[in-house]
Amino acid sequence: MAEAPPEVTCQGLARTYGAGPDAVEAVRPLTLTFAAGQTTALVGPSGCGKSTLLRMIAGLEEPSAGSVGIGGQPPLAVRRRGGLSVAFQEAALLPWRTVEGNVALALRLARRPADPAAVAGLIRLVGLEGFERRRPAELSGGMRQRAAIARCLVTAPGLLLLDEPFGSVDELTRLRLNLDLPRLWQERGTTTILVTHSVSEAVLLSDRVLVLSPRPAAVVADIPVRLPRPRRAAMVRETRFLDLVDEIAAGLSEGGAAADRPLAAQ
Ligand SMILES: Nc1ncnc2c1ncn2[C@@H]1O[C@H](COP(=O)(O)OP(=O)(O)OP(=O)(O)O)[C@@H](O)[C@H]1O
Repeated sequence: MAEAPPEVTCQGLARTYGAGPDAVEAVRPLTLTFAAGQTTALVGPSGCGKSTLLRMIAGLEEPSAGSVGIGGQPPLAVRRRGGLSVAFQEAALLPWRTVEGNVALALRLARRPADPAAVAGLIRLVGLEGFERRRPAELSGGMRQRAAIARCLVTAPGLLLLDEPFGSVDELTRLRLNLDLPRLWQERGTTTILVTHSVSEAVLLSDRVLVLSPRPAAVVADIPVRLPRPRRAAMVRETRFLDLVDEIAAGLSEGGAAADRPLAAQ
């Protein structure tokens, strides 16, 4: 059964790696709310702290300060009951399990009943029909990423966290996933937070785009995307789409100078 989408709150959330003169401030205290059922894209320069922020929301990284609330609950508790799913750049599939086995395992780990129809449906949706019984080593990087996305979605989590999930997927498949997957989130009303380096992908997928500054991550622009859904491939050529892309790109370039240095050097 699908979980109700939660509101996600970050209260004074910060993360510094290391200590003393070599300390690296990845995220400076951030207070943010992600509305229930909305898709928010995080864009920002490489190394600015996007993954760190996402990992703290997922409960995979301890904040140095502040807290995360997912429907008012701590991330770890939500993750343990399968209420949130995470897909990262490197698709961490179990190498000894088939595609089908990897997707089905997510249900077992969340203590949900087996659901072969849901597993088969998601494998079809991500375009891996015919590869159900293949193991990860027999798949391309992009296929592994798609299998990981199917695994994420099978528990119908209330919160979906995606870190460059389409990084190794070819352009055509990426566009198809960009159009098809949001329909699924939309039907279920999933709260989704995703990190992407592609500004047009951010616009195509999201209801809101947060532009982050160079490290330490701070929000420099908060841009609502009021394009109708479902989004269509032809939209990427429309003026209103291109205007949003320009606005985000301007936010990125106005974000300030790169700061990939230890704290002591700033
Ligand atoms: N485990 C760690 N130990 C020390 N420093 C870290 C660690 N993880 C990340 N950092 C540093 O924190 C900063 C932010 O990293 P993060 O991976 O969050 O950036 P990002 O915006 O996701 O980057 P990219 O877009 O390149 O994936 C970087 O300077 C990185 O070197």
